[in-house]
Amino acid sequence: MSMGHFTNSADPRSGLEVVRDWNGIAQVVLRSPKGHSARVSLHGGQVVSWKNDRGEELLFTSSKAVFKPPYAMRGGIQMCFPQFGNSGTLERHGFARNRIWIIDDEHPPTNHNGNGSKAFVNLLLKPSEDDLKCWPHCFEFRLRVSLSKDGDLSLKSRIRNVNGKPFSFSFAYHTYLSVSDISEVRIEGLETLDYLDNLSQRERFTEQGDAITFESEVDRVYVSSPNVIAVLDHEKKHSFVIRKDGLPDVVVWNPWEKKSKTMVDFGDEEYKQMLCVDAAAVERAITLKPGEEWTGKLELSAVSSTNCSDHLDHPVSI
Ligand SMILES: O=P(O)(O)OC[C@H]1O[C@@H](O)[C@H](O)[C@@H](O)[C@@H]1O
Repeated sequence: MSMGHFTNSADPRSGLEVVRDWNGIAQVVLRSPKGHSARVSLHGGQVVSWKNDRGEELLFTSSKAVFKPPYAMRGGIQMCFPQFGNSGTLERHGFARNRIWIIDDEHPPTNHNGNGSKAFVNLLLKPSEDDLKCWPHCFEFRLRVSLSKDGDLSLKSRIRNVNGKPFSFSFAYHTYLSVSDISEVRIEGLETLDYLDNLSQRERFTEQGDAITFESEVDRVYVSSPNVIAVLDHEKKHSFVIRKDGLPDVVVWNPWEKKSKTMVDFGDEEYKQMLCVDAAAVERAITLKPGEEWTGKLELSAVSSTNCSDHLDHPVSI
């Protein structure tokens, strides 16, 4: 699907490769020396693409995604802050994903310098006057998106309270993984955990199965989960290893057929090709006192399915 880029240039200040979408909004391109790439939009600080060294897209983007501010397009990795879902008074999943971020000049971005270091970009979001009217808390949200020389993608968020009073927020890296067929995919690392079921008024259940598999709509918050989980995809040659830090919960979502038909920005049958696995802090809000900073990190690797066990602290059955 075309993303409608119409220019491709180097940003004069940073030397970073920048493309512009249909709306003229900049997207920073990160590249590894081995041919992996990622693209980060200033709209929402959203990672809109992550490709392996064969040029295959690893994140899902709906064929009916709407690329029109102020709303986040359906796909990639969205930044949900300061609210996840409809749990508060703000717009769904908070406003950060719908705002224009800036490149953080204090911490200049770099691309690969040829000696194998990471390519990264630093973004910054501060509340506008309008944001302060609906959420009266001054913050600085710094996001570093990095691509390692082996193609691992990492997102590090630092949120600082620059307010005179404490504030609380929830958070998620709302991550649309591209999968071959949702019915053939399973998640390892969440078994035996408690989850809140968003499809049953957040009732609490305990996961019983050996691994999580999919045969109908799923919308769950797995609470206090381990920091490494794996999404195994039999048909694709790779699986995903998800590492998180500072984020206790994992949200798992697939709308399945009926729900996806009600979503205008979702293609027919496309629910089969996506799975959202979000590293999140949802069950309990994070509270920051004045001057305090919170850090939350997500790291994604696409690994050969047979090597998946090497990345977990327990063996996985392929
Ligand atoms: O349509 P949105 O606002 O992008 O949200 C998509 C989904 O995001 C998931 O993370 C939520 O758990 C679901 O409840 C929600 O439907």
